[in-house]
Amino acid sequence: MQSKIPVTVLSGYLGSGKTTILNHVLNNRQGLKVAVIVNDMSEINIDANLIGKEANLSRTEERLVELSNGCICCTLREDLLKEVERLAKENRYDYILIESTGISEPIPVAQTFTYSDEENGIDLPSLCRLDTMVTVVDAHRFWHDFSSGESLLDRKQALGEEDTRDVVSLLIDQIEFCDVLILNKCDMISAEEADRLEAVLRKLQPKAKFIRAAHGQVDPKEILHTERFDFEEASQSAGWIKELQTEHTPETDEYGITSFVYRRRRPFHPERLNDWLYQWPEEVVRAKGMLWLATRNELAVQFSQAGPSIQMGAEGYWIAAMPEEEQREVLAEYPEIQATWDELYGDRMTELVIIGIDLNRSEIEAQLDALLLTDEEMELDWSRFPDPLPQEHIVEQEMA
Ligand SMILES: Nc1nc2c(ncn2[C@@H]2O[C@H](COP(=O)(O)OP(=O)(O)OP(=O)(O)O)[C@@H](O)[C@H]2O)c(=O)[nH]1
Repeated sequence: MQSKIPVTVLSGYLGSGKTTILNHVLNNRQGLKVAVIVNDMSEINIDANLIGKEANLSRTEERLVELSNGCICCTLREDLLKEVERLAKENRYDYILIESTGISEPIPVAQTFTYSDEENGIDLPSLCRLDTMVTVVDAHRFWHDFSSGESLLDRKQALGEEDTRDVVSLLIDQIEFCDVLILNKCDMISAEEADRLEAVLRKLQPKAKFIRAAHGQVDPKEILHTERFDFEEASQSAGWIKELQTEHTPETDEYGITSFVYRRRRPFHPERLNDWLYQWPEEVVRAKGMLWLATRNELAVQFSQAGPSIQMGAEGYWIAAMPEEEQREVLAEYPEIQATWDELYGDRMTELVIIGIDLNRSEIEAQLDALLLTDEEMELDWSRFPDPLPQEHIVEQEMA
């Protein structure tokens, strides 16, 4: 039986240089029989001469899929599944290289290769092996896109009216889930700017291998047969997760990039929190975690900020809000939760990772502390506090 065919996926925002890199890699593939799948609705500009007999070029279409939690997610699942299955079964190729569209999120793509699809009866994990997830970042445009505050709809790049994703959230999703990060177009910025950008991105993505490139010139060895991909590891690779999991060590970063975890066992006053979000400190690049809101004492609120974009949504019920029997079951299954269980409030707490440049930690902590309920407010009926924060489960909120 033939061994599983390795797959590399290239992600990266529109125009970051994916096609240029793909062409370069195909040009230098040294006899490797590569099947290329371009998941793109735009014109294909892969060099036709590079395809020839030894390779194959297929196209799949981007799809919008509504997930059960109401989140609109952009995925290439179904088409991709069928195409990869077909190519793998042909037994003619040594490698599959996929260029996903600039607006696709990498996690659903990686899931396509990690789990068999019962609905379609396709078992990709038995046919191929996801070798490397590559994210290409346009080093020249990064800060512009990061701070633009624009959505894909604003840029007419969305998949439909329901696709309300922000450009910056997409960039961050792509950066936080990859094995190799290519900082492309380094010819357009100074070495110092590249050093600083790389330092920030390394904080957001500490696990990936970083490669700097100009004109898409990347050694094929860096993205083919690296064997770097592991779904569990990639899911835990984001800088904010690492910060939560590890003991904090003081930074000695020459660019002033630091991070800390804000942990409190006292709920936020929703109105004060809402007001503060409009004065979000500019030096915070990324914040992510869970909030405890006084008016939503049952639900853990997920919080995610990147640049000017802030998103909040219900993560799920606090274990302490579940019926007693369910609580016992969950705690038996996850005994580690017991370790931080509070006698009065159970697992309720705020745990927020904050990553930024030249952060004034004590100042930010003092500002956040002032948003928590005071001793007097703790004694009142919390459900009666005004709560102007978005009520829907998943809300995207552009703050000023
Ligand atoms: N100066 C410079 N230009 C580059 C570099 N890489 C790509 N380009 C140019 O940037 C533009 C976009 O590059 P593509 O390779 O088409 O980018 P892409 O990510 O495939 O774009 P989409 O398919 O639209 O998502 C093209 O005009 C390239 O010639 C680079 O490293 N430096």
